[in-house]
Amino acid sequence: MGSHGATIPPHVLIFPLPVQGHVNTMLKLAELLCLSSLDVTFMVSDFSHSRLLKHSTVISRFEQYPGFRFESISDGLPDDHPRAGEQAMDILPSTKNITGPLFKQMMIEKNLLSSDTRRPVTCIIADGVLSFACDFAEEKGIPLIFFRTISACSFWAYFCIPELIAAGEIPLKAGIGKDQIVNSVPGMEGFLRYRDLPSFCQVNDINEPKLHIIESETRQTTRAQAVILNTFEDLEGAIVSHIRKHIPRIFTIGPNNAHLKSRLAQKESEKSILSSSFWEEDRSCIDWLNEQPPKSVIYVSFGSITVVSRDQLLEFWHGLVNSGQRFLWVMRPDSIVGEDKKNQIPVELEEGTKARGYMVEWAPQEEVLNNAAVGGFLTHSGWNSTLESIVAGVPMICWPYFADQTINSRFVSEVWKIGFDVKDTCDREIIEKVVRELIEVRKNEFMERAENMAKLARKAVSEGGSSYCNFDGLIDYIKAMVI
Ligand SMILES: O=c1ccn([C@@H]2O[C@H](COP(=O)(O)OP(=O)(O)O[C@H]3O[C@H](CO)[C@@H](O)[C@H](O)[C@H]3O)[C@@H](O)[C@H]2O)c(=O)[nH]1
Ligand SMILES: C[C@H]1CC[C@@H]2C(C(=O)O)=CO[C@@H](O)[C@@H]21
Repeated sequence: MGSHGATIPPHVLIFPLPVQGHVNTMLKLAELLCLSSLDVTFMVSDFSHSRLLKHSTVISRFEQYPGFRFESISDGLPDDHPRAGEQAMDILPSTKNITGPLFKQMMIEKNLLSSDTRRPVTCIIADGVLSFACDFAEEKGIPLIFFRTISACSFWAYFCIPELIAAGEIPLKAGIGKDQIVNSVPGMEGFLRYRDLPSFCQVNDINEPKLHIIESETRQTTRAQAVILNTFEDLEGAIVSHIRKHIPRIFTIGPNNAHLKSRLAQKESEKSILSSSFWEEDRSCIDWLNEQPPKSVIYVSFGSITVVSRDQLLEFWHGLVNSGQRFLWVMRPDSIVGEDKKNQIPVELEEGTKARGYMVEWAPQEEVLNNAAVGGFLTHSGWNSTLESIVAGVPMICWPYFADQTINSRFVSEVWKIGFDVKDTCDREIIEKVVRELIEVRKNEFMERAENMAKLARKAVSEGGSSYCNFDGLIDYIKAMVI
C-alpha cells in the first residue's frame, strides 16, 4: 500500500448465509457501507452468484462503487439440491463443514483479499449463523461483527433455548397442547405460546440436531465484537434491551431497505430499488396492479424457501377466490411439492383467478408492496417481507412456514396489532374470512395502525432517527478498528 496507506479506507468483508432473504438484506448493508466510502468485499455462494448474475441488477448497481467486489465460494451443496422446504436447513451443516475450510484457504491464499489498492480485510461482518467465520477471525486477529438477519424477538427466543429446556418448556410435555403459554423468554410472558416459538424449538426430541445447531450458533453470537440487527428501536427496542444484557454492543440499523432509500435520497444518487432476486422478476404484475382500485388487492407471497402441498395450495386458492377480493399471487416454480402437483385446477378457481387475480413466478416485491392498489399481504412472515410490509404500511395475514416466522407472526398480530396470524391452518373458510376482515370489514383499523408503524420506521432511518444514528456509530466503530 506504500505511503498512501493512511488514505485507504477500511475493508469490510460481508459474508451472508447464501439464502435469498439473507443475501437481500446484506447487499443493502453493503451498499450502505459503500455510500460511506468503505471498501467492501461481498462473499456469496457460487449458486447464489450465478442466480444474481442472471436475474438481478447487482452488477450494474455496484459498478458505481469502485470499492465494491464480489467473491464466490461453494455452499457445499450439489447444484441440484432444492435449497428449499424441509431441506433448506442442510445449508447450515454444509456451510460449516465445506464452506468453512474453503473460506480459510481462500483468505490465506489471497492474503486476506488485499491488493495494491485495498487493505487486507479489516473487519468481517458475517451472518449470525456462520460461526466458522468467527473461528477464522479469532485465529487471524481480525475484528468480527455478526449480522443476524432475523427479528430481535426470534433471536431472543433462540438465545433463551437453554432456559426453555431447563424450565421443561421445550420439548412440550405429553398431554399439554401447543397453546400452552411459555414463560422462559423474558419480555414475552403472557402472550407467547409454545406454537409461537421459532419452529426449530418445537421439537419432540431434545436431541433434535436442528435445535442444537441453532442454539449453538445463537449462543456464539457473544464471541463477536458487536452485533447488527435489521430492526428499529420503536419496533423491538424492549426486546433488544433484554439482548443487550448479554451482548452490550448492538447496532439496530433497520429497516435496511428504508435505510438505504433514505441515504440514497440524501446523496441524490440512484433512487431505484436494488434488485437482488434469485428469480426473474415478472414486472407485468405492476401493470396489472396499476389498473386496480386503491388498497383493493391482497398480495400473496411465501418468500424463497416455503413449499406447499397441492392440498394446501387449493385451500389458499379457494379461500382467496371465495373472499371475492382481488389478489396478486407469487407462485415460485419450485414451491409446490408432492406427487399430484400436476393435477388439474378446478374450473371455479381458474375462473375466479381470471376475474380478480393475477399470478407470477416472482415479483418485484418492494415495488408491489408500495403500489397504491395493495391493501394487504398474505405472507410467510420472513423477516424481510415483514419489514418491507411495515415500511409500506401494509397490514398482514401471516401463515408462517418455519424458523423465525412462527414468532414474527405472533408479534404482528398480538404485539404490533398490524395483522392476523393464521399459523398451523390454511383452511379455505379461514383464509376467506381473514382476507375479508383485513381488506374490507376491519380495513380502517388495520390501515391506521400499519400507517403509524410505517411512520415510525421512516423516522428511524431519517437523519437523527435511531437507526440512522446507530449506523453512523457503526461506521465510526469500523473506522476505529483500523490502526
Ligand atoms: O416474489 C418475490 C418474493 C420475495 N421477494 C424478496 O425476497 C425476500 C424474501 O425474504 P424473506 O421474507 O425474509 O423470506 P425468505 O427468503 O424465506 O428468508 C429467509 O431469511 C429470512 C431472514 O433471515 C428469515 O426471516 C426467513 O425466515 C427465511 O426463510 C424479500 O426481500 C422479498 O422482497 C421478491 O423480491 N419477490
Ligand atoms: C435455513 C435457516 C437456518 C437458520 C436461518 C435463519 C436464522 O435463524 O438466522 C433463519 O431462516 C433461514 O433463512 C435460515
